Amino acid sequence: MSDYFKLIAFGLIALFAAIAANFARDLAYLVHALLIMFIAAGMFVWQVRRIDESPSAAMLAERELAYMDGPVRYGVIATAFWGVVGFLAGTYIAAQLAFPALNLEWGQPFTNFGRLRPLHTSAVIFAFGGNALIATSFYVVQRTCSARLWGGNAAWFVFWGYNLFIVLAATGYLLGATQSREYAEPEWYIDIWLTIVWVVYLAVFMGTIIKRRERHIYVANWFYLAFIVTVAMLHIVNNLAMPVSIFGSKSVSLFSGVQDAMTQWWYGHNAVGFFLTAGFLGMMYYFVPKQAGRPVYSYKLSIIHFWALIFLYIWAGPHHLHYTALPDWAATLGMVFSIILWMPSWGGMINGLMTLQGAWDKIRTDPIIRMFVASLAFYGMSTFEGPMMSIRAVNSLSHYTDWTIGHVHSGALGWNGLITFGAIYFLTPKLWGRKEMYSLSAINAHFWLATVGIVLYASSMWVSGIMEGLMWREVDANGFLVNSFADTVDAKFPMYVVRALGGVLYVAGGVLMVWNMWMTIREPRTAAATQPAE
Ligand code: HEM
Ligand code: HEM
Ligand SMILES: [Cu+2]
Repeated sequence: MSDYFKLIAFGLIALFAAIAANFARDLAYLVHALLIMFIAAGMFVWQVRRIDESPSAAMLAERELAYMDGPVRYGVIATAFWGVVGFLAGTYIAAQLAFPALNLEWGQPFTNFGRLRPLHTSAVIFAFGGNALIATSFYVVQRTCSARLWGGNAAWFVFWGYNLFIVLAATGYLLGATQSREYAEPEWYIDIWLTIVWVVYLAVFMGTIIKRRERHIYVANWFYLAFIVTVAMLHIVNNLAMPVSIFGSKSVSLFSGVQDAMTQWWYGHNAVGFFLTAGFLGMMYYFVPKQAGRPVYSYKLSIIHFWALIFLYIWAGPHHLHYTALPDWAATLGMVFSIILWMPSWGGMINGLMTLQGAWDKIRTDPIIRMFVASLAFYGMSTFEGPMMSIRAVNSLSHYTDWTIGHVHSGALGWNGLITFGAIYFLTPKLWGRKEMYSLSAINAHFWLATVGIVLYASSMWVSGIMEGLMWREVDANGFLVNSFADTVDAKFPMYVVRALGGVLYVAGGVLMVWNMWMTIREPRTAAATQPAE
């Protein structure tokens, strides 16, 4: 019965997409309508071929006993794939800033910095980070709840639906469709699609927790759940908009002026807080103790810093709007909450690091542990730097400069990147029934390539950021500005080259990881390690 329902749905979607393509008012909309039409038509054919082939009740009952790792395996591969794509895009735009000729005259408008930059940010945050979070959350929630993912094939829908969202977003940017809200650039129909996917994600995750066979809900799941619920709220409110036409990609935000700016940075800051922090802390709370073979240092600390973190993050957004039309009291509020935020952030770092108590020697012998430790160190560093930058006086120097870019990437490359690489190296052998990764020395080399890459990136941006901040404010005895804007751009050239070099090292590490994964998965199954038991 449900097979026929699906057939009707795919047929209708293909039909409506064809109509939408016919009336399309702009290129991005047209390409997306055709893409959806072909995908729905393909799904229709696929569904016709397997109609009435539903598995028997006995097969279903047997399946219910095992963990569902298919979407996790696909998710791990997607993470690595999008990671390399996003790092390449980052390295390319870094090179563009040093050598503007790389905007490529013949490739306009598709290859300019303005279109490739959101491609980079979305590829690394949502495609690389998002796939990592979805895959690890599905893995972790099953193990810590002793239950199979809830909702049958819904987890597959989440994986494919989310990756379709990414393809729509990325192609949209290249074709010029954007609503110009940072980290929320996709236009209205893509936002609606993501909302549907995200609600199903929440249902799968919650459903699994509800049917759990462990009494306690392990702390990693708290963080994942906070991430899923809060991102749903942020996404919906920040994207409230009215399409200009149902057959076009353009939409107009429901907010305007300073309210619009505040909504955007309430979203933007909490994308950092809940996507890049809470979700990744969920990862930390499972994989660090597992790899170290030690229990979490303090369960009490994890509960205290969880509630403090989610309560404080939500208020800190105004630190992105110092010295703007935003009322002073609101900016002060954001600043105060940002400074207090330092404590629960370091609570998480300390809990992660101290989990290694009694196993510190592993830093020397186990490159995966080393990645986790370095990741936590960068987390600690960027969450010290952030509160400092939120202080008005500091922000008056750092704002608009490369200092912000350096801060972003010590968090992104150091914390998010390294912890994800560690999790991938942990999961790959387990998911494909291998004893361990193909090459341990390749993991070691990856660690050093990534770490040196980050150091080059962050230090060059500190130098260039503070330099340009100081140059902008330099005045002569008569109170006239000493430097023109072009002078500062010129002075930053060497630092931009160093940053791009850091990017090259970081990408090289990513490629090495993909090779290592490939060799591990390809390797014939060893007798000792059969199906992943745990
Ligand atoms: C090979 C590694 C990478 C390189 C070379 C790189 C390079 C860049 C460059 C050149 C920009 C534009 C800066 C500007 O407008 O002045 C940028 C922006 C950004 N990147 Fe990356 N990136 C890399 C990896 C990552 C990763 C892994 C993440 C996140 C997980 C990330 C997140 C961001 C964000 C959020 C921005 C916007 C920053 C802002 O507007 O303040 N990047 N990146
Ligand atoms: C206690 C924690 C943190 C605080 C209080 C904080 C504070 C800040 C401040 C004050 C800015 C500069 C705003 C401006 O001048 O425009 C900023 C920018 C940024 N931070 Fe943080 N930060 C924290 C942690 C992190 C972490 C861990 C990450 C990444 C994983 C991160 C990612 C970003 C990004 C992407 C931006 C740039 C936003 C943009 O302008 O596009 N932050 N943060
Ligand atoms: Cu912020």
